[in-house]
Amino acid sequence: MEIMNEAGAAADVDGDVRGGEGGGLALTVDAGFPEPALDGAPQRVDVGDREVRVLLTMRNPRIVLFGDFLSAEECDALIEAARSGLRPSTVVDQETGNDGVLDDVRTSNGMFFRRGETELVARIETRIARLVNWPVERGEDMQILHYREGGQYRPHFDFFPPASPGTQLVLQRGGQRVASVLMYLNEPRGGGGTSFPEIGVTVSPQRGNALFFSYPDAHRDVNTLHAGQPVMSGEKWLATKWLRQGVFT
Ligand SMILES: O=C(O)CCC(=O)C(=O)O
Ligand SMILES: [Fe+2]
Repeated sequence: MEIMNEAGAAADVDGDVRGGEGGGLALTVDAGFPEPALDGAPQRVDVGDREVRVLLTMRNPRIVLFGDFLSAEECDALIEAARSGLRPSTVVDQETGNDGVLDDVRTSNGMFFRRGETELVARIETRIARLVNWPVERGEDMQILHYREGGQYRPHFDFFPPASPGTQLVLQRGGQRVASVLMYLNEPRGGGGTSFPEIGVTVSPQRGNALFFSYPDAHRDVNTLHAGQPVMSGEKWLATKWLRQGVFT
């Protein structure tokens, strides 16, 4: 993949965690961050197998909404492939860094596809890599979420809280998260938008659209606080791809 090699070569330092002085851990921080190529304010971005539409861009925080990112068939196929693997969603414990912790901050069912697990997952991962110029290897496994009526994901940040003791552990698998790509796989009849309460923005969950937002400086960022608003009617299916500073292992 040309673009991935380019991005990988441009960023020759991976976000690996090394033992630092005093037994602490120092993170090698990559200078670059994921960003779509939107110079010239194009209406569409060619991602190789598809033309993705640019629906909205925001500078700070960096948010870009894309249309036609997934076809209806791809959305349906992802949902069907995920259905049998769904389990109650968990969060990362900020004290210990353990994932798999149940919490009512997230009332949804979810599952993960390993990177490249199916041809479809691999195709979508490649598309994301081209769209936001970030190598596939720096993406986490793909999460599929299913919210029933009333289901929600309360306001949170996607990056790991810099000061929390548990963060050191999760950083060992590719460094800090630097961006998120949320893909809407269906349309709830009501509710279920993705809101950014600090900036008063809500994104309507429309099938096939993809919401990109980045947070290159987790220490300062407050504006990417976001939530999956309660589904008021119907159900909601979402695929999430979190991107790391370095190679996710
Ligand atoms: O359901 C949503 O719209 C938000 C999901 C989310 O924040 C996440 O998966 O990190
Ligand atoms: Fe999130």
